[in-house]
Amino acid sequence: MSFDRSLKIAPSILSADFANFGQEIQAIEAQGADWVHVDVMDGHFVPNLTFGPPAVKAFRPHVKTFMDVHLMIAPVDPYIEAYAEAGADMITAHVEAGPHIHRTIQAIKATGKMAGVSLNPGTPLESIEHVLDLVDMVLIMTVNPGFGGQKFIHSGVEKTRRLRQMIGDRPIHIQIDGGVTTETAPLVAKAGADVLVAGSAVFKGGSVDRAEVYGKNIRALKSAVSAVL
Ligand SMILES: O=C(CO)[C@@H](O)[C@H](O)COP(=O)(O)O
Repeated sequence: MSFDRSLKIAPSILSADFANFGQEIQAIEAQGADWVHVDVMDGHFVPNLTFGPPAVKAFRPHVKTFMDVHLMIAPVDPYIEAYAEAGADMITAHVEAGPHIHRTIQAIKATGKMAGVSLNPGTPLESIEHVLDLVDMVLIMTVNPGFGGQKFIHSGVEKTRRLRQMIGDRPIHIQIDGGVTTETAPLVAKAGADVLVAGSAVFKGGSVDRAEVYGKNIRALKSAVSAVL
């Protein structure tokens, strides 16, 4: 399969209706979501708790596109197989989550899944220089991880630009996560990102006619980006 460099919107289901995940996933996919982003938090690496492998397994049958599982947990290695078996298409681990990111990426690859590496806002790009050839995606956090609805940290734009240069022609996705809105999405897309995670910006305003509102929100993000590319 050829590498897809086009813009992809990956709604974070952390902002979805927790009583209706199946319907929420079906709604965002029907309304133009390209990937489904699942935020896994452990109450240790980040100050919040979310989805264990059984929850991810329950999401799986509803996801028809691509399920991208972002592990904000430490230690991470003991849980990789469980999230792979639960049905993740890509597993992303944080470079800050342990001393052996190279081993962690090898462990993800050994499951047959795609591998991503993530950096918190305060972590320099140099920390992933020597694993770039092993990964399918780099996730640049533009908020401190743990919660949806936070304000975008603007240093992520220059970081994205520099990462795009570091990557060159290699088939590696650049994903941005945190505070993505119609104002910030064009900045990171122009800097070289191709996968934008959006929680609040997709799920906001969806109490009545939820699916329609999600569709409007996804289209607004896509058109904000296409206006600058
Ligand atoms: O990983 C995280 C937070 O740690 C994100 O995926 C957020 O869930 C994105 O939410 P918004 O900033 O788009 O509301």
